[in-house]
Amino acid sequence: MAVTIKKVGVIGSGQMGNGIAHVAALAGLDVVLNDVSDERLKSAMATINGHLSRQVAKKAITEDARKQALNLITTTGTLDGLADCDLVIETAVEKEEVKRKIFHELCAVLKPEAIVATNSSSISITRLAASTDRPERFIGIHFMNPVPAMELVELIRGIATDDNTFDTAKEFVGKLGKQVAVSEDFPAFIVNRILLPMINEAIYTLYEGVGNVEAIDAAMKLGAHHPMGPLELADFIGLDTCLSIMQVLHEGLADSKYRPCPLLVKYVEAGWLGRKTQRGFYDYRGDKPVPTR
Ligand SMILES: CC(=O)CC(=O)SCCNC(=O)CCNC(=O)[C@H](O)C(C)(C)COP(=O)(O)OP(=O)(O)OC[C@H]1O[C@@H](n2cnc3c(N)ncnc32)[C@H](O)[C@@H]1OP(=O)(O)O
Ligand SMILES: NC(=O)C1=CN([C@@H]2O[C@H](COP(=O)(O)OP(=O)(O)OC[C@H]3O[C@@H](n4cnc5c(N)ncnc54)[C@H](OP(=O)(O)O)[C@@H]3O)[C@@H](O)[C@H]2O)C=CC1
Repeated sequence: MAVTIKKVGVIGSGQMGNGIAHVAALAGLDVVLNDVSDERLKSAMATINGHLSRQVAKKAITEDARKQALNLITTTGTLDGLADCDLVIETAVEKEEVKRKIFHELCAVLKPEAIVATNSSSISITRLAASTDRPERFIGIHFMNPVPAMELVELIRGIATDDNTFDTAKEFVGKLGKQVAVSEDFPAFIVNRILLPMINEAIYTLYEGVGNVEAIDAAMKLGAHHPMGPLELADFIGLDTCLSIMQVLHEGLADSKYRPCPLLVKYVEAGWLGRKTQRGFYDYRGDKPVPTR
């Protein structure tokens, strides 16, 4: 039987954490947003307010709804601040060791009946669940970016996830106005199993000189009606996240067709992670994005 979620914790206030806090608060839930630095949390609240204000300007929500949503979000620099949440969704970086450490520390303070979820893009839910004290109350709730605009959320059960946890997560996603797609616990689940090899192939297309950044993105936008070109989308997702997902696919499925493109590795090594660092396949430091190749 599903349990009604009233208070949600969100760990990590990057683009996904902000988006999840935004939609959960708009749905009337209490939200506690956690990150490692106060600076991060301040800038997250400003970003969420900016996105809510944009929705007001577009008449998608009312000014009252914006204010109410902001009032429902509090921030905390420590995991203790999440102790009484009914559901905690982890949205820190796509690094297994970081996530495992967070779960270990979180479970020590979190009430025993609470559900723990990860927004991981690719990592085994069963393996992450095994690093908690509650594998039966652990689940993958995978939102898409940008969260306020995308309709889909993937739900992924680990081997031990119980029906109660699954039903509660499903009801929670429904309350946010999103649709569920259920995926088995395979590397990168459904969306990224299909999307990321396409992005990786676009980077190989650039690496091999088949086309430049502009040509590749224009080709897929105008020739296949994708809303963003694959390189623009890679910058939007974050090149570190794209590389981590390709590494999980490559290692998890042991097939050379998932080999991350060396050019993707090089961009990440340079710290050119896309929009979040102002540089990736495009340079975002000027008035409009300029291709870097
Ligand atoms: C990596 C993973 O693990 C999984 C993933 O998420 S893969 C990535 C999946 N996402 C995609 O493929 C996104 C592809 N791009 C798109 O669909 C579109 O370009 C887009 C929705 C991002 C923007 O569309 P658009 O028509 O150019 O923009 P616009 O009309 O301004 O915005 C549409 C809505 O998106 C919202 N939006 C746009 N960018 C946003 C952002 N960065 N953050 C929050 N909301 C945003 C707008 O507020 C608007 O919301 P309302 O409908 O409530 O008004
Ligand atoms: N980007 C995307 O399109 C999507 C990403 N995801 C997944 O969501 C997760 C987050 O991605 P995204 O939001 O893009 O990443 P970002 O890099 O934008 O944000 C990650 C945030 O987590 C913070 N963080 C790092 N370590 C900790 C910690 N120990 N405790 C609390 N916060 C921490 C980071 O702080 P700092 O920067 O200071 O280290 C940063 O603010 C990843 O697992 C990713 O795979 C899922 C769907 C789509």
